[in-house]
Amino acid sequence: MAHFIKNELTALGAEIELRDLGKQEGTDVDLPPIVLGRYGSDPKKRKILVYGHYDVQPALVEDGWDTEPFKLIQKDGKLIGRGSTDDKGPVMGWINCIQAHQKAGIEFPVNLVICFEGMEEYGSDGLDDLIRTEKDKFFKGVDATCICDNYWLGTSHPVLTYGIRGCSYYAVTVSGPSADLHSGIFGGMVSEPLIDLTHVFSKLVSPKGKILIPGVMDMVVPLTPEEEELYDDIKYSMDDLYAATGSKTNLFDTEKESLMARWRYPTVSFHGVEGAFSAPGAKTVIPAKVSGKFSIRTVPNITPRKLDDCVTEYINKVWEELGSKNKLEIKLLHDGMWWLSSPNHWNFEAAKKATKAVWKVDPDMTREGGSIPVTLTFEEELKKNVLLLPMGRGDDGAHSINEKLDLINYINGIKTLSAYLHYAAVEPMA
Ligand SMILES: C[C@H](N)C(=O)N[C@@H](Cc1c[nH]cn1)C(=O)O
Ligand SMILES: [Zn+2]
Ligand SMILES: [Zn+2]
Repeated sequence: MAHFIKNELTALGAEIELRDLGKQEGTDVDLPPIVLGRYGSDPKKRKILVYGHYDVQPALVEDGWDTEPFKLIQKDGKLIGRGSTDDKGPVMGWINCIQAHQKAGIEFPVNLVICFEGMEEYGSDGLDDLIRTEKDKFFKGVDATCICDNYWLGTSHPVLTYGIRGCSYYAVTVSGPSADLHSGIFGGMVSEPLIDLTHVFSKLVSPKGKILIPGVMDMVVPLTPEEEELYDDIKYSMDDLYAATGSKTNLFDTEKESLMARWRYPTVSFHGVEGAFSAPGAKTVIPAKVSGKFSIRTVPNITPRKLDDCVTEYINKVWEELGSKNKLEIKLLHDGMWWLSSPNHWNFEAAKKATKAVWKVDPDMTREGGSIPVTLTFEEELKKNVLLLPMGRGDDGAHSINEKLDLINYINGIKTLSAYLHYAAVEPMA
């Protein structure tokens, strides 16, 4: 993907370099390179930094896809395939902006600074360091940043986003016997790692979503009446949630509570268990070692290190109380910070005008429940405003099966990104 993007952009006249990041920590695996680029160097024009990622979540046909996930298809007005909305589609969108200007013979309105990474879905390994090293070199003089890597809330109304949650991802490993055992022979005679792990997991969060880890909720900033009011005007209905999840499995009955749970409160999610029997059939095995993966989406003012302390201390206490002779290990796999800004900035004004020009409606101002670890780093290091300008819809199935991007969102998305650059070129900075 990095080489593909480099070739596409180079053919359009951009100056591109692939920045090597070395090995992934603790492994012998090469990190995917960061694509850094520049398109235009007119000192009279503003410098706009655009960020996206070319890595994607894993996908297998066996997960339930109707088509081969890594072969993009176009059907019924949708582009279907892994990465269509998250985030290969939007990355292509930026490239298409340049192409469209060239084909139409329209001068490009800004100097574009490009940063496309390949580790976003694993906590943006290596990118924070690169931004810190390059803030006064490659990123020098950037006037504002635009990230196209999240989604509308629903399916019909465009949004601009001024906040995201962070994500701390943990693995809890329980190990005991030196190899998997026959459950008929040894069941009842030994402590089973998967039973212990299930016990620990059951103590982290209630089925209604209440976080049971002491100290986590204490770090959450209290809701003010002013903030609560902001939820009243958001165009989102429970039907949007039912449609996007294909179910009525909602934890809350109102839009406001549901959005607050997604935007301003932390959540614990369980992702899977490595080492457990998961194939079809009925294998009578006692797995010898299991790793349960869970993550906590974080919000203001949760700090990752304090969260790690709360998680570790609590799980160790639960483990001690259990009195198992198995071994337990807790590991943080990766983390990324939450980000909360204000949409009162010329960068957002430019995006509002662009959205109105293309979609003929004013965008809603939203926060995002997902995470883009590098957002805060760009804002803090470059000291310039960051805007999240999404292309896809809330029902695109990002991270799920049959991920799609509606063709109209792709085409109008390219127009919106282009129009944004034109407005960003001239919007008063005051
Ligand atoms: C919102 C963005 N497109 C996204 O999907 N981000 C991922 C990033 C992440 C963080 N930890 C692991 N992956 C997400 O929110 O899950
Ligand atoms: Zn993603
Ligand atoms: Zn993404």
